[in-house]
Amino acid sequence: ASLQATFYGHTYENPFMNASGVHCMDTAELDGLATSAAGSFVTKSATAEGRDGNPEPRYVNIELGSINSMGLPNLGLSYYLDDAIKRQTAHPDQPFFLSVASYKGFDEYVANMKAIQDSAYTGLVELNLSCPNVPGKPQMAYDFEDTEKLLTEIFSFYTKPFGVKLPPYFDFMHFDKIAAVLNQFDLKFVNCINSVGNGLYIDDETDTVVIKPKGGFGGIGGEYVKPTALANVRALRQRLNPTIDIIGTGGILTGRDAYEHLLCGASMLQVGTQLYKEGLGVFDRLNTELLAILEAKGYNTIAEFKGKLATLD
Ligand SMILES: O=C(O)c1[nH]c(=O)[nH]c(=O)c1Cl
Repeated sequence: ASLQATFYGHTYENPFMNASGVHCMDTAELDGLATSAAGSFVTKSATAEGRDGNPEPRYVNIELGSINSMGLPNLGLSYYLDDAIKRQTAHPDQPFFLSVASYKGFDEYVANMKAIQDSAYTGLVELNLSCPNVPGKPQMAYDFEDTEKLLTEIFSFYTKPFGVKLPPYFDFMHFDKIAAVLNQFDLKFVNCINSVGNGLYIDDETDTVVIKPKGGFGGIGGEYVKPTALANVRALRQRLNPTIDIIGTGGILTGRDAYEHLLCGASMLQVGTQLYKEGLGVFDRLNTELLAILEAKGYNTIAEFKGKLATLD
């Protein structure tokens, strides 16, 4: 059996990648991903200017996952663009994803995409509409009108391939509304989900929160979020034009979790919390475990079961 994954015209050795934010802050970490068993990788979400981010502690691993309120620390868009251009020149056969966000909101999103459009970078961009951790800044993707306005503005000048990173939604009306917005545009993919925003974890010895920013509120990742992640992958797959691929992110600890995301319709798979906890070896283990599942079920390729979740009707 083969774990080959086709995504926007390229065949990756396997569907696994890091989730933006984990192991992707600088060139050294990206080189680590590029030489790991991951099929591809994505950079830390960039803002126009470099940012220190929120005060520490701001990321904590907990038994069933992680909580973070990093606050968009990054080296600035020009750093990642320079790295990306060098990388696409040195390894044209190994496409990757450049993640871009915004600290200041709508106008910075537009300016950042203009900078990428005007640059020599020709690869995929993951437009992060779902950072939950910038105090005072609402998540773009929870404002359906603003999201539509932003994508309309971007598509008026942007000609390179990109997709969007979405937060989790928890209501069928919201699945319908975000899909209705996204289906209007020539997006190459949608990545579901970002962390489940503004959770709270309490240390059982000190009766204290565990992260400093926002009084301890932070995005939740890991085992906690798999049911929500699977639901969002499935709901968006059912609603989006087939030309828009899905990246599944959230709660992937084992080959079985990866298999379930593929059953729901994901094409690529991102790993955040478990990569943080386990290191780059997580990709070797996930490939081995997922391959064993295909063999056990008699599948030769992912295409044979991708999106084929059964229901009880
Ligand atoms: O606090 C962060 O940097 C952060 N943390 C997240 O969990 N998701 C994001 O998209 C971002 Cl941008």
